[in-house]
Amino acid sequence: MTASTPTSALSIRDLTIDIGRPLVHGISLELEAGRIHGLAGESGSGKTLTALAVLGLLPRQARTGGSITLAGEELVGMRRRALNRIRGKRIAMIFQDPSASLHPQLPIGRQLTDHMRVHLGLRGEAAKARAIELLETVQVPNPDAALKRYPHQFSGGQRQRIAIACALACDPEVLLADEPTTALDVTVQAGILRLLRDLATDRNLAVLLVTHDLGVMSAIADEVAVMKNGQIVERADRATLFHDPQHEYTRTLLAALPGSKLEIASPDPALIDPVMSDAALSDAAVKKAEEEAADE
Ligand SMILES: Nc1ncnc2c1ncn2[C@@H]1O[C@H](COP(=O)(O)OP(=O)(O)OP(=O)(O)O)[C@@H](O)[C@H]1O
Repeated sequence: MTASTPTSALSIRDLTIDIGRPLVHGISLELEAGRIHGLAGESGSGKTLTALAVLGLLPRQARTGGSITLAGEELVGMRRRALNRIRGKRIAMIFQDPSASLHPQLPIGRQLTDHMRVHLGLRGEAAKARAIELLETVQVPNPDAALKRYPHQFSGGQRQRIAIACALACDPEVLLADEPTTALDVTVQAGILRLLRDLATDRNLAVLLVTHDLGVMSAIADEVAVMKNGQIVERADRATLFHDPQHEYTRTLLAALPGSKLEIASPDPALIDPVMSDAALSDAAVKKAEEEAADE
């Protein structure tokens, strides 16, 4: 067994998951602070199960083997109460559908401050000030007013930004992002990817980005592991994986992408046009786009 790298925030070693049958077969990943680690592979390859295992959120009948350590502390087999103190505080997760992390009937402000009260003991004006600061960080316009609004009053891209704000509420070391842009249209995707990139760098956050979309990986992942049938078949830094894939399965995934491999492999996130990000869209523009979409 190899020793963890000195900067390793989260270390997954020989992880196995069995839910009635073996589904993940001994995978290992090292997540480092400030870096985005992509976990790619087609549907059913075991990406989501891996992320859920980190949070101890697998179904009750699941059997998990191997080791997952957070700054050296073992999470596999940890008691539920101890895990609850880590979940949402030191390790947070966002999902494809931001509604999965947002309560539809509670204003945004309440959802943000609830996290802080439970995990940080922060209340009142201090919690509100931090909630506003978080909404500013994720670039939700008019944060003060946004605190009083409900999830359905925001566009899909803004809802995902709010879900990210909730995830950041307790300043986690690790962020698990499971298909965070899959449900969003391309221009909105770009803004969310840029935000994740900035958060990883600015907050020294270790990000596990789970997606089947290698186009998304090529925009922001520092390194990529490719999963197939519960195993990692290839891992490499972004440029190497996209320019010189070694495994046949990776080549097949790349060949399935629209456009040429080299175009997609551009390593410069600045190529994402900031003007097209959802943060740059005014409230009115978002509303108009939503009305048009509703009319379709
Ligand atoms: N609760 C469960 N019980 C039994 N099998 C499950 C359960 N959850 C997932 N699986 C199976 O585990 C395998 C891996 O699922 P997983 O959700 O991790 O795939 P994935 O790579 O994330 O794909 P997707 O993007 O479609 O979610 C699949 O074959 C799936 O059917």
